[in-house]
Amino acid sequence: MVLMESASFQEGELLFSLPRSILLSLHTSDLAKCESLRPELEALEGWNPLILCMMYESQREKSKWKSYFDILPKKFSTPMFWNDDELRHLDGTGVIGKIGKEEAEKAYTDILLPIINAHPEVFSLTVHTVDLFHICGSLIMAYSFEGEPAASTSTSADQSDSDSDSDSDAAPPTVITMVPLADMLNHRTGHNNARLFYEPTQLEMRCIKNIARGEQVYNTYGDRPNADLLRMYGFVDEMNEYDVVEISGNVVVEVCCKDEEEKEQKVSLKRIEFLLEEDILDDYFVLDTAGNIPPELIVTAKILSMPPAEFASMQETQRLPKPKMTPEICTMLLEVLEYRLSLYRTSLEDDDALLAASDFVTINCRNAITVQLGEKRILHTALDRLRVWQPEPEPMTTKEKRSANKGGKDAKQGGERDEGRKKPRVK
Ligand SMILES: C[S@@+](CC[C@H](N)C(=O)[O-])C[C@H]1O[C@@H](n2cnc3c(N)ncnc32)[C@H](O)[C@@H]1O
Repeated sequence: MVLMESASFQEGELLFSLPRSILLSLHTSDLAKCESLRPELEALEGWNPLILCMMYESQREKSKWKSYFDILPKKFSTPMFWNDDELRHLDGTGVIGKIGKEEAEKAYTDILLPIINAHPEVFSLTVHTVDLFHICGSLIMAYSFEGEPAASTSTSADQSDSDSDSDSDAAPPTVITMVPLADMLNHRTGHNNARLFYEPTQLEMRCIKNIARGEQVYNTYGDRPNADLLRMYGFVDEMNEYDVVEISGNVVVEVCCKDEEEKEQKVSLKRIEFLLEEDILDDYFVLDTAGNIPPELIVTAKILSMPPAEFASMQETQRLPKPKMTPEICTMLLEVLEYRLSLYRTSLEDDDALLAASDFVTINCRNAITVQLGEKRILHTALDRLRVWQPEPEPMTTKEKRSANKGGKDAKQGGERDEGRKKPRVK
């Protein structure tokens, strides 16, 4: 939505309001009025009740939301719908392994299909199919809002948003709802300027920043990396300051324990168990765009590589090593990051070249390459930082300080303070 005719909008100004009667949720769908089905519908959890209501309403000629469903998309660009060729472009990224198509289909088969089967008065196996289930699930993912029905403020579903000063932390249980019209606003990372407010009789889309004439109105999904934007909503931001790269715990263990003999592998298993118990080793370690190494990753590398006696004493004292970089850990982490980089099929240069040849690349592949580029840039930043990393100089001893105060000759002779200290004192 772009403001064209109107003058600019001021922060707090109303863009549009919507009567509550147009909201589509478990509470408003006609499916909930079907007495025979109510107990099963009420027993469903998560998104399942709304998915079932949408599967029902979207296929009814008489549905109050027919014209709404007519204009909602039926095709999506999320990886859930990609072919194998397109999916290959996601190898190595944080998207692979989280698409969740099989899990979703299992929920359809195990939970919804028995209800669909049992109620031919409202459902048909040929209409309310797994494909329709995927369409409705995707619509909820990208178009729904999550709001507390009678509260004065709300945050949108996955559109709950740290761009706006969301107070969702303290919010009571929320209801997932389809909100026609409010869902036409697009996302742009870091540019949220509108938000949906729940009032007793209507919902109001208001500016949360001044918006100039010609500017786009955004209601965003929050500060998410491109891997999440692509996986959940099917698009990416060109440059995304919230990009991350995930390094799986398995990769770290694999690299740090690679030289171990079979006998020693039992030792590293003990350490892995310890790290998991202490909540240090996670499924993933996450690096941000600055390429900062998470302290937990340093501690993990230290524990995996420490001599057995040191490990035993650490377990006894329950004192974990400090997350302070050392030359040995720096070398190990360089190896971890280089190995992580090798998990992609292409290099950063290959990706740049592929994007430049844009005529040969589909939009899905472009999006996958953009995700890869964001992650690889972080890995290269972190690698560059590790390559130039130097241990901080040790603080001067009292003797050295005294000597430095006398004229600093001794300290200067050594060049680096560290070296100077090791040299015999010149008399
Ligand atoms: C809530 S809808 C926004 C309305 C959408 N423009 C429409 O007319 O249907 C969210 C969907 O819009 C698209 N979208 C939103 N922001 C986008 C962006 N910055 N770039 C590309 N597509 C975007 C994506 O397909 C996303 O799943």
